[in-house]
Amino acid sequence: MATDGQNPQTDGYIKGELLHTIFRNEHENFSISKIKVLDTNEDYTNKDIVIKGYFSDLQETAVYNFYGSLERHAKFGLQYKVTSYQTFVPDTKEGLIAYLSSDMFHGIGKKTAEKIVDTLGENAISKILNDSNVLSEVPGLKKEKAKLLADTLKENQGFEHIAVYLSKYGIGLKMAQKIYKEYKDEAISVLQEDPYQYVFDIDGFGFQTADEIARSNGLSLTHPSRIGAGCIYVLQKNIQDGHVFLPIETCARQVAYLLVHPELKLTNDMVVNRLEALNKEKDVILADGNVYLPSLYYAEDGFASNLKRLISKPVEHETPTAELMKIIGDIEEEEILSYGKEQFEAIEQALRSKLMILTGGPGTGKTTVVKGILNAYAEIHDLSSDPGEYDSASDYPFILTAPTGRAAKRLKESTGLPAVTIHRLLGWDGQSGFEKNEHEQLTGKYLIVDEFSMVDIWLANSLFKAIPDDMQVLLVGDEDQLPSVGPGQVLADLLASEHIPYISLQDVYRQKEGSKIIELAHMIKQDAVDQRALQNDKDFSFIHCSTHQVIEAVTMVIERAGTKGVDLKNIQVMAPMYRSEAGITMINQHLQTLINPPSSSKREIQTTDAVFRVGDKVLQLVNQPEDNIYNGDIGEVVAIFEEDENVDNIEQLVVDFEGKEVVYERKDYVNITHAYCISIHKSQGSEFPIVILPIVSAYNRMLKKNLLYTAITRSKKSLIICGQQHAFLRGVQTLDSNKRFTSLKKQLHERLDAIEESEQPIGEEEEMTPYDFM
Ligand SMILES: Nc1ncnc2c1ncn2[C@@H]1O[C@H](COP(=O)(O)OP(=O)(O)OP(=O)(O)O)[C@@H](O)[C@H]1O
Repeated sequence: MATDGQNPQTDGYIKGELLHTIFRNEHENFSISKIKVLDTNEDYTNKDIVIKGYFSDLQETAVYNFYGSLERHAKFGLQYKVTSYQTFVPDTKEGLIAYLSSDMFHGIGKKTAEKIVDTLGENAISKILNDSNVLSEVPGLKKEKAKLLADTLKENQGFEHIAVYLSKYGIGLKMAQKIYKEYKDEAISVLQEDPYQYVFDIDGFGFQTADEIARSNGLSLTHPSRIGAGCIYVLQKNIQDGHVFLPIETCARQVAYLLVHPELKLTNDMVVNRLEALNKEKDVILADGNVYLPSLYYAEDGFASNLKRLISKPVEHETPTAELMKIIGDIEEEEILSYGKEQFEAIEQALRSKLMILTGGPGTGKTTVVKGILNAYAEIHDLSSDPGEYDSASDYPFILTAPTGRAAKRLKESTGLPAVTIHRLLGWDGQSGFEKNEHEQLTGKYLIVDEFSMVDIWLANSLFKAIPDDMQVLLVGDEDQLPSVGPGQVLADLLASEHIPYISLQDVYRQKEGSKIIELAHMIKQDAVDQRALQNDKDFSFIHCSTHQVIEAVTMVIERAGTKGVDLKNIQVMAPMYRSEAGITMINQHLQTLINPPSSSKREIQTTDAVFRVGDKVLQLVNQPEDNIYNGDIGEVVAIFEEDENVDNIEQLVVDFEGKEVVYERKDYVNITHAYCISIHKSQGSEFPIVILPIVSAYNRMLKKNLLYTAITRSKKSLIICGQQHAFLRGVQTLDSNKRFTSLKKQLHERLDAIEESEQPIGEEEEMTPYDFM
């Protein structure tokens, strides 16, 4: 219950009247407001102060007790960072009457307020909060008014009460919001009965916090919920390594390790028993000796089912071989090229298949084939591939999409056709769902998904749900690149299943134009790199340097490029890891000073670990589909506004992502970092004219074949490796031994084996292709 006293769990408080709210993010319940200081035990003497934190709803003119700490903002001086708060409820009769008859409670005038206080006494508020039926004792108070009063009180005080309670366990307001959203008034009783329930229900709630609360509540170390929460936590953690499931034994071992305690002897059997109980409750799914979180099990299951649904349907229009050959031949004439054998097969196969995969390293002609497929499809179906000839975008029969903004942009540039991100295509609703799904599917005839190796099982499932039965699909990717950041390895599993037709383009066309970069990429693929392969060429240099010379070497290359008139925007430095004296963080610091030094004419702001300055090159670290920017997008800081310079009255940093301006507030700064040097993982799906790639033994544990392959294939015109040849050669020979646990391949076999056996046409000439007749 709210009181006028200091929260015993925190050191400081400020009692204040809310003057006005400067900024509010409804989605996160984050706000910044100005208050009039009425009382405080903090070392603060001014009349008012800006407070910031996660509040459910603060009312102007209402009085609150804010608990938290003073924080000095670089530009705006002292602010109060609130960790919990409560509406100040007076405890004198007069104060209470004034409070209940205030604007906060509609329909309660002074007289009614007096009656309430006379009947229920000076602790009327806590009585109502405990049991709103007490209001029936108030003479003449109508039921509806009583209900409205009780509801308003609950709404205003429910969250605060819970937030104060949670703060004593170090749970901040942001997490408290999530908890309140899930349990409402039950939040405290859930925590008291079983804090581990939070691990199950609240995204991001750590096992250790639940464990500490449970210890202080005296819950036993072998409490079933403790082991259960341990299981959920372990499974959630493993998603970060890309696993879709864990073998039960592996999970049991990891859980036993997590729950280790001198007074506890936890056997694997105890964990397995618990997993079985969780399975009954559908909190986990046990299948074939493996354990899954339900969202992943159903994503794999849903994806496999939709894939089966799709490929079980026939292709709408089967074109006779001779006609198809003529159409492809005509396209060759138009494009003035002659498709290679594999390329020809790829076009033919793609037109005949409901779903096909096209893979191939750089310069093998994937884009050339995609264009061939689209043109041939248009010809067969008597359609135009020119979007300008359709009344609306939804009438256009071709859909081109990719998982990131940069990859979609590249696809658009290389094909000359509209292309969007998968999130945009499906209509991300800004929260957790897509507008396009099994109920409202995509419209169009032919779908091309580029950079499919980056698509995780969740996104693959969402995409395939939305594909209608009559659509044909081409998945394009490079199987030698890094797998998706999210769980699964969808492209690799589809290829390994051997159920989906695929063509892997091997012949390199761009190499014929004399590209050492492409030659090196293909040598990596074929495990054929040796020291000779690293000799300098016109588009490739290897600058020898040690770990502590990396920054000097990178700086030298950039300075030289600058003096030769190269636009520095065309250069991208990328490295495998953030830490180390040659890591991304250090390189960024040096390059910022080199490329965009401080100047009195450029505004800058200091964040916890960096300075952002107008002109800085920055990298987006998370997907922000609502702004149409994605993890890996690169932009430039174009403006910094101070609090009093914009209508929102808040400091803002504006980043231009190739023509799209996105405004960041201080709480969003964690979503960007400097991009003078970016991680190889973040470079996936992007290409740059010139890549500078430091590779030294200090990165050893990161240096794997697929990482280095991904890195070097990002460069279009020129690649400069700075470092140690032995580190590079060792890296390209090291396979990524971190096998991802996924069961998509098996799911596909279960569903598709039966279809294939029953549908194999008699006497099919497997080896024969139209190309053989040419
Ligand atoms: N059959 C062919 N005959 C002649 N040139 C070709 C042929 N196929 C592709 N090319 C040329 O090879 C180059 C690379 O082709 P394309 O861009 O289609 O490959 P890609 O696999 O998409 O490459 P990347 O993955 O590097 O973007 C282009 O200049 C293209 O015109």
